[in-house]
Parts: sequence; structure tokens; C-alpha cells
Amino acid sequence: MTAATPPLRLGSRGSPLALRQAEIVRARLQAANPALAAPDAVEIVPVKTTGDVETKRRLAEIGGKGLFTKELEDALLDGRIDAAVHSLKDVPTWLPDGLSLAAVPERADPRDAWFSPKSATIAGLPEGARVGTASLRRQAQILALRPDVRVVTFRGNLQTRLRKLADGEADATLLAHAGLARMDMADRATAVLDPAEMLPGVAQGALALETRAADTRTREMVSAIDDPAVARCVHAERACLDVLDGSCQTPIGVLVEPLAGERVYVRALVAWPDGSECWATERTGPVADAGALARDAGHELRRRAGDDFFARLAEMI
Ligand SMILES: NCc1[nH]cc(CCC(=O)O)c1CC(=O)O
Repeated sequence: MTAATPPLRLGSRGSPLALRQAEIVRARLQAANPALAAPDAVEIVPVKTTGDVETKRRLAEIGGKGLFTKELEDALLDGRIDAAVHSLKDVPTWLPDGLSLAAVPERADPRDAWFSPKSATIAGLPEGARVGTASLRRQAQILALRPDVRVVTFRGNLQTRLRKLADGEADATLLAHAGLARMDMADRATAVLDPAEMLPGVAQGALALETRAADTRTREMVSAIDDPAVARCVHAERACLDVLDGSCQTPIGVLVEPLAGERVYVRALVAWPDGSECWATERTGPVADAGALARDAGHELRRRAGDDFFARLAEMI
């Protein structure tokens, strides 16, 4: 590499999963861009985010959107990094001025994985069992199915949460299957949950690269690893979230999946955190209409749940 081509600096959170994701992205960028083929052409820069520092409280309690993204976005805006690698699930639908998503390189299995030494299913859990999660989306859906279970707050990275389960702090927990698979830990899951009983978070399993909107050089290199079919599905999920004015901390699940014949299957739900109220809907239609279908599903849920529901939710979260 010559002095005229500085390395592409990829910002990542410092957790083991985030760094693994950054490595995946680095390898893909290097394979897709001859200009980045040299071993030192892409540098990974770890950046600590609020979500990494605050590991005790519930995400919803810490409040605000962008807990896992703000410091990466600051680093982009300051020019300390050229692209940020995110789990797209953690990226708010509104990006700061001057930044934009340049690529969605891949989506692993979007479903949630179930871990329990007590039962392979949610239905089979013993009466009054404790389920460890800090996600209001998972909490609400579990409680809608099983009002008798007790939810205990589980935060921290994959390893921490599985250790808490092994230590008996809960009888079951849920984790995104994608993260497990990327850490080669998928075989530890007791089961993978059907979206019909546990709808995943918006863009769960998808990676995304964020850049400065005006940085043409980086945007061109990064766009080489965009997967347009995946991007269309996850952008549709984000459009639905936008209609519902939610973040990854609100009890909202959305999944847009490709079907045969250039069609998509859209599912969405909103729930009250204690599971006492839950509205769900679905659509199927042409891939080209994915965004409109997902938005329409969001509007239906807004109408059915009512403005009061969202006002109460906003107050609570
Ligand atoms: N908010 C935490 C978070 N953000 C992304 C992932 C996993 C990877 C993914 O969904 O892409 C996780 C952990 C989890 O939900 O279990």
C-alpha cells in the first residue's frame, strides 16, 4: 500500500460479538475491493458506547435511542473512523445529519434462540418460572403467552447472559440466533423460536455500515458488499418501526421475509410490556411493495392500539 491510500478505518463496538462482526465485514470489504486487498488496508477501531458501559440497568431505563450507536456516529462525524459496523437492530431509524447507511451486507437467521434447562418450549416452562431478559419486546411476548412467568432483568454480552442462566439466576433466556451463530455458539441453544410465537426485533440478524454521506470513496467501497434483497426487507422493517415511532427498546416486533415468486411476507406486532395487550397483523405482496406493505401494517397497528397506547408507552419507556 502507498502512503497516498490511507487505511479504511472501520469503527466497531468493543464487545466480542461486535468485533467478530467487524472482522466479517473487513473480510468482505477486502474480497470485494481490490484496492483494499493488502492486509493492513482495513483497520478495525474499537469504540465504547453507552450501551457497553451501562450493563446493569434495562436499556429502556437508561433511555434514549442510539445507546449502541451514538459514540460510533460521533467518531464518524469527527473523522476518527470512515465506516461504522452496526447490528442494524441497534440503529435508530433517524440518523444524524451528514450520516447515512451505505450497505447492508448480510442477514443471518433473524429469529430468537431459546435457552432453558427446564423446557424446550415456552409453553412447557414450569408454572412461575423465571425468564431472564432485558428486552421489552421479548418480555411482552413471553408474558402474553405465559402470564404466570416472572421476568428477571438479564443484560450483558452473550457470554454473561449464558453464565447467569447456568448460575441459576433464571430458568430460561432468549438471545438473537444471529449473534450466537456468529460466535459459533448456535449449538448451545435449546431451540429456535418460531416467529409466530416470538416475533424478532426490527432488522434482527442484519449488519449495516454507516458512513459520512459525503464520503464518496468510502461509500463506493462499502456499497460493493450491499445485498439489495436483504436491504429491501430490513429497510421495510425499519419503515414499519418509523410509523410506530419505536426503537429497539420498545415492545415492537417486525419481520419481512422473502417468499417464492418475488413476494414478501410481512409480520408486525406491538404489545404492552406486561403482555396484557398485544396487536399483530400481517401482509403478503410483491417484493417491490415491501416498504409500503410494512408501513401499512404499522399504520394498522397504530390505529388498532390507539394513540393513547403509544402515549402511555412513550411515558413508560
Ligand atoms: N440489543 C442487543 C443486540 N443487538 C444485536 C444483537 C444480536 C445480533 C443481531 O440481532 O443482529 C443483540 C443481542 C441480542 O438481541 O441477543
